Amino acid sequence: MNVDIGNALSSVASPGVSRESLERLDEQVATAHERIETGMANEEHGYEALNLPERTDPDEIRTAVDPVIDAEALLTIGIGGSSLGAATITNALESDTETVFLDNVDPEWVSSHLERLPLAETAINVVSRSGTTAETLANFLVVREAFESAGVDWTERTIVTTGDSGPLRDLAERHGLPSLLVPDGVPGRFSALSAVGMVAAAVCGHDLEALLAGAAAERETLSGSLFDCPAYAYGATTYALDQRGAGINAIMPYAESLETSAEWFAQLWAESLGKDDLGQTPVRALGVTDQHSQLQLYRAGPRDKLVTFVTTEESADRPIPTTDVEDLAYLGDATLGELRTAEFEATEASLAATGRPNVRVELEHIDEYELGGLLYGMEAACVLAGELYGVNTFEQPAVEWAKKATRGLLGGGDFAEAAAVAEKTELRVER
Ligand SMILES: O=P(O)(O)OC[C@H]1O[C@](O)(CO)[C@@H](O)[C@@H]1O
Repeated sequence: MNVDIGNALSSVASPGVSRESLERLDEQVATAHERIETGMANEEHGYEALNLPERTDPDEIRTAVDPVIDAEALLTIGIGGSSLGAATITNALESDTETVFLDNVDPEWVSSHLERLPLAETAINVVSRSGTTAETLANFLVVREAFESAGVDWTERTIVTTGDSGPLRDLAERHGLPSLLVPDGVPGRFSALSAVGMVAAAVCGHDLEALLAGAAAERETLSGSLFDCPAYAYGATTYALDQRGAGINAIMPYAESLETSAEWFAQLWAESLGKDDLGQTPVRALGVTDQHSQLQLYRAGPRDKLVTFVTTEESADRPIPTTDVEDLAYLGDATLGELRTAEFEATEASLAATGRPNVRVELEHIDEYELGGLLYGMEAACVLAGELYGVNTFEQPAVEWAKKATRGLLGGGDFAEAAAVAEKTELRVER
């Protein structure tokens, strides 16, 4: 990926940053880079994620999915980091395999998929690092039962990716299911380039080697200066803008197929950096659609935002037919792609004209190689930003608390935590 921070630079308007202040910040980037390299070399928790391009074995993943490689549909059951990386990849790329991601526990929505899908031709991809997440396990139990009711042997159609112990691992062993390991030291939101994100990609027939090669190329750019490294340029600039008041980061890909990448990014940024009263709030937007819903605020609202555009060169385009309506003549001879590009450039310029910082993340096209680079680059940017904020990027205690309390409220976990939640929500909890 390439990163253009030009429109974030401004010595006058806040929250812009000046080149001089970024040059000063570069000393901290060099120190942070050393810390990151040490963490990677020592395979420390979290930093290990940046070693995935060398660690992930595509053959192992392909072997595990082989029994279901002809599936017409793939039902991935997981949530957060156990779903969004896979969804980012498979929603961005074309495949003959239909993909459905069951993350939410919405009974109507889950039922509608189970009633519609050809279960005998559907594969199940269950993913949970901890193997204990209530939403994932509950959805899996519901799916399993639906397969049984339809007379389909779910054990023949299920692949499990989880840690080396826990309820999901036990279940996989009990039923002899093909299973893969979530690598040690890799938090869920940083695991897209492991089996967590790549099982779905493999079932859909995507090029796993190219995904890893794109990530490896991005890894090669990591260096001690933000001016030489696109990922660090992004991480350092967003951090510097936050220090100058841009507490909100609206990420806006300009391609329908990249919409999920904004969801993935939002978890990465929020769960990694949102701690110790610090962090930057990610907001998901989609170009050009959200020009007509959010741009007014971005251009004229509070000066507390930065906009991250994610752009890509056109691959397939479509001409706009000419018409004899005079007012529409300007569209004649243009293509939908050209219109989109013009809209993006106009939006970028309109923000810049009012001193609203924006950063452009550029992909050459949408393919496995570029996606691997985007996922790795944003992860590295996030790790760098975490070092600059001085937070523990790789933990998520606030979410874990709620997870345990949910279990407690259902009678399956820590009562004290459940009781504390109950007090706030006026729910009754009984031992
Ligand atoms: O992979 P697991 O353990 O099911 O967790 C799913 C998600 O839940 C969280 O732990 C908290 O929401 C995320 O960090 C993680 O991506």
